[in-house]
Amino acid sequence: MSPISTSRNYSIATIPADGIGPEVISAGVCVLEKLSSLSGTFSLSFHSYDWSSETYKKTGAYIPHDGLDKLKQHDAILFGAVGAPDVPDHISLWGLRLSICQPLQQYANVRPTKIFRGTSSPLRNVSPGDLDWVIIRENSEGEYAGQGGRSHRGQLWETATEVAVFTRHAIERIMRFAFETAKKRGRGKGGKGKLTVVTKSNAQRNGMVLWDEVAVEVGKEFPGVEVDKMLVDAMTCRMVLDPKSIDTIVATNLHADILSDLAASLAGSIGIAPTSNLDPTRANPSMFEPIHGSAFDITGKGVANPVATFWTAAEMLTWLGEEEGAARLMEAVENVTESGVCTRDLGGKAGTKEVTEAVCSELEKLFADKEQAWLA
Ligand SMILES: NC(=O)C1=CN([C@@H]2O[C@H](COP(=O)(O)OP(=O)(O)OC[C@H]3O[C@@H](n4cnc5c(N)ncnc54)[C@H](O)[C@@H]3O)[C@@H](O)[C@H]2O)C=CC1
Ligand SMILES: CC(=O)C(=O)O
Ligand SMILES: [K+]
Ligand SMILES: [Mn+2]
Repeated sequence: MSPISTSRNYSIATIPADGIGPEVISAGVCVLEKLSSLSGTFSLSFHSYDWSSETYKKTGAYIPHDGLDKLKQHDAILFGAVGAPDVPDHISLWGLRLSICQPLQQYANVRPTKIFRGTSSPLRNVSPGDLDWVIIRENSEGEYAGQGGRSHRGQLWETATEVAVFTRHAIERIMRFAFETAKKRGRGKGGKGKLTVVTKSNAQRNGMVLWDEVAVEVGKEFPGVEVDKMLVDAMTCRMVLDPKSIDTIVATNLHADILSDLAASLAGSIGIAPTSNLDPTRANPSMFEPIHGSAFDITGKGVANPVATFWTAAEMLTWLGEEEGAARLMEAVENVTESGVCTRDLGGKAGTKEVTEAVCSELEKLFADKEQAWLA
């Protein structure tokens, strides 16, 4: 059966940026193009923006003055990673990633993790299915609010502050999003969802106490969702020692940034986990990126794991309403990991290119099987 006419087209901005970003984004675009052409039910137009640390070094800016307006014209943004050895990390991160997330109010950062078929967790006696979490990271304030300063430079009394900002408005909206996510996943007692609220409300006695209070208030709108509360230090122990007891987690910008890298590694590698930076109001396009950074140590070697970007691409499709395509892509990726074609971070020998080609052939197989089923 040849593909029928395409009815849905999505405009995707790609920002590969730095380090392994361009390698994994080109792999991601490759599988997305394969998937859309095989499906024949939707299509994607990609527009690439060359905003990177190289651009910054040449022009003094990561994003041109009209850059955000351009981004707003797309349905979604696919982002690689930003950070270069010769630019301070705080300049690059604030110059590009945070300069998009903050003004576009992508306040919900969603980070699922699971163990793929054919791969293993570094934890003892933990198999696929035993670790299947989603971390909801507050993505607009907390320790990344941009408040603080530095004075008396070079003096013995030099002082610097990084002020963690927590507002009722932002806590409420992320809590509501987290409860909704937990409810939709439907784990926990009676299939009504399970949410762990993570804070540090013993030492951090203002903002984190407000979090706990707002969690209780918002929780009343979600009767039946099982809620528990953990301090972030103890949460790291639970993630390692009792992964089965966890489903959805909500935490601050900083805490969830750290917990989610740990989560990815407990599932096998930082090279597999995705991130969605969502504006749940859909007033602005959302941005999708692998969880990892620009990985200077492996840049240009052809060994970067593209799986995090493939899962990211699937999350983007789901957000756009293409759930079926997203499910196909994930099935193809897992069939490939199961067949043992993996990059070295997962214990395999394949390069970025081989994994990408394997996923493309697997997609072809899946669609051919579907056609057979239709004809039968
Ligand atoms: N959202 C973003 O754009 C992010 C940017 N960064 C930036 O990236 C730069 C490097 O940061 P790091 O702390 O080293 O974190 P990183 O995530 O870039 O690398 C940590 C380790 O994981 C490995 N790794 C990462 N992705 C991999 C993949 N796909 N396949 C195989 N191995 C992979 C790296 O080789 C490295 O050993 C810094 O400039 C940092 O600010 C870091 C995290 C997120
Ligand atoms: C910057 C960073 O580490 C993150 O967004 O995950
Ligand atoms: K990234
Ligand atoms: Mn991070």
